[in-house]
Amino acid sequence: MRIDVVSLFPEFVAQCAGFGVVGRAVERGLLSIHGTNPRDFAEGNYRRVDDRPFGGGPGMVMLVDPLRRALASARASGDGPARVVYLSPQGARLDQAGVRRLSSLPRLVLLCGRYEGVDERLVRAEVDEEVSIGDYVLSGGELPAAVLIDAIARLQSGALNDAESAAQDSFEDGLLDCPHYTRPVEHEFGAVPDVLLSGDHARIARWRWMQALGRTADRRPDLFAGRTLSKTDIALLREYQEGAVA
Ligand SMILES: Nc1nonc1C(=O)NCC1CCCCC1
Repeated sequence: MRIDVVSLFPEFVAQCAGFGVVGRAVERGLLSIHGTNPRDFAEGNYRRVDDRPFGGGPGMVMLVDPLRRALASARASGDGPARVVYLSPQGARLDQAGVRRLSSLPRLVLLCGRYEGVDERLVRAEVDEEVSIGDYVLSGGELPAAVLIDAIARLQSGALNDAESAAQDSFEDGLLDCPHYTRPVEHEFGAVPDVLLSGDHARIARWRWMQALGRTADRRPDLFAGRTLSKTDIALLREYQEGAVA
């Protein structure tokens, strides 16, 4: 998968490609990440990429044409069509299903805004979808782009080792993750649940699923919307809520 990032700070996003799962996906040729700077496509002595907003108000707005030319250059740098995603608080909220959908595409171009935003005419003419990573305002789209790249990289086949893919699975089913423990067994902060020391894999899997259901019910009941719980799920949830000791 090829991802082009259009950003005034392309080196920022490139840095994220150098570590961990993303870095490994790039090393393994599962993912390539390329930066394009709209300033390289700006005209005039000052190579302007922004200007004052019509209608007044604070801040600056990114100009259409440098972005348009940068997007055209990014598209032309790879093979085949590319979906253009603009990271902004006005976008559809990103979730794992959305990450799965975007990770299945051969190419993406991520548009990272700065200042007060991008001239709406560019958004309407060039952007296929706006995506938000959450209801808060950052200084630019680069961190959201890095978040999306990380989530996409994890879904590239071959990017994760067994342990990491297990962690991925725990979120893939749309529930919150179960709690995790490691050495020591006894600690002043508490002990490891006996079930995890039992060696009984079926019992451990049952406990972990119960914990995922229970924590989701406690912390993010909204994740159950549109989901039909099986009779087993309902029984496990009741067991969790009755404070069952594993
Ligand atoms: N939240 C977000 N989710 O995705 N992007 C977000 C963001 O806060 N982006 C910064 C803004 C800053 C002004 C220009 C447009 C991007």
